[in-house]
Amino acid sequence: MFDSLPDPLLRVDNLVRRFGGITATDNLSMEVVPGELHAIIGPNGAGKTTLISQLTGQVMPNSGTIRFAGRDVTNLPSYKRSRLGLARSFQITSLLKDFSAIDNVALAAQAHDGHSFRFWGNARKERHLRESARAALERVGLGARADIVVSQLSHGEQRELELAVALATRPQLLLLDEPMAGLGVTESARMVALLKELRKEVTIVLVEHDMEAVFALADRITVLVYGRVIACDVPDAIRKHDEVKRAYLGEQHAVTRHG
Ligand SMILES: Nc1ncnc2c1ncn2[C@@H]1O[C@H](COP(=O)(O)OP(=O)(O)OP(=O)(O)O)[C@@H](O)[C@H]1O
Repeated sequence: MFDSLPDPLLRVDNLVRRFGGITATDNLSMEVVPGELHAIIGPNGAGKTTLISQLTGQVMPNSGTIRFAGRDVTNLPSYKRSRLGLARSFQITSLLKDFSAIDNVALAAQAHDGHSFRFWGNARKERHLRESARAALERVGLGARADIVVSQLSHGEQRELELAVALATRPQLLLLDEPMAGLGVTESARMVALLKELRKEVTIVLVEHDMEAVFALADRITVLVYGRVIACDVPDAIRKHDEVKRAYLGEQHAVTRHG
C-alpha cells in the first residue's frame, strides 16, 4: 500500500503493563500511519484489549510512551484523547437501550462537544447534533432505523450503531475491539463491507478474531503473543510467517480442522 511509510499518526514505544505477576503488555512498540487499517491479532490473553485500553487511557501503562498526532498522550485522561480525535467503538453494553438510535448518537456527539449528560434533553433539540447524528447513522447504513429504540434493533444493527456512536465524535483514529463478535455470516459480511467504506475516511486499528475479515481488510497486521509483538507486516507476509503460523494461525487451523 505504501512505497515509504508516512509519519505515524500513532506511535507506541516500549509499552509495559503488568497485572500482578502477569505482563499483559511486554515492551511493546508499534506504529499506525495515517490512512491505514492496522489489525492486531493474537491468541486469547495475548494482550490485545489491554493494549487498546492503554491507547484510550482507560488503563495506564507501567512504563513506555504513547504518541498520537505528534503529541505525547501517555498521561492524558481518556476524554482529552477523545478531543484530540481518538475514538474507541463503544461496546453494545454501553448503548442506552431505551433510547432511539439517533438519540444514542446525538448524546455521544454532545458528550464529545464537552456538555454534560444531564443536559441530554438538548441533544434531542439541537439541530447540529441531530444532523451530525443522522449523517453518522447514514454512514453505517442505519439511516432508515434512526428512530428505532435500541432494544428493538438486531444484534448486527447494534454493532453498526456502536460504530455510528464512535464516528459522531469525528475521530482521526478509530479503535475497534472485535466488531464481528457474535455476528452471523450475513451480518459479518455487512460489517466487512461497512469497514471497507469507513477505512477510506478514517484510520482504523482493528482487534479481531475473525481471520477472514482481518485478511480481507488489513493493510498491515501486528501479531501479539504474551504481550509481545512477534510480527508486523502486510497480510501476505503474515500468512507465511513461520513464528505466526506456529503461535497462532497454525493453531487456529488445527482447532478448525479438529474442533
Ligand atoms: N484488569 C485485569 N486484572 C488482571 N489481569 C488482567 C486484567 N486485564 C487483563 N488481564 C490479563 O492480561 C492478559 C491479557 O488480557 P487481554 O484481555 O488484554 O487479552 P486479549 O488478547 O484481549 O484476549 P481475548 O482475545 O481473549 O480478548 C491476560 O492474561 C488477562 O488475564
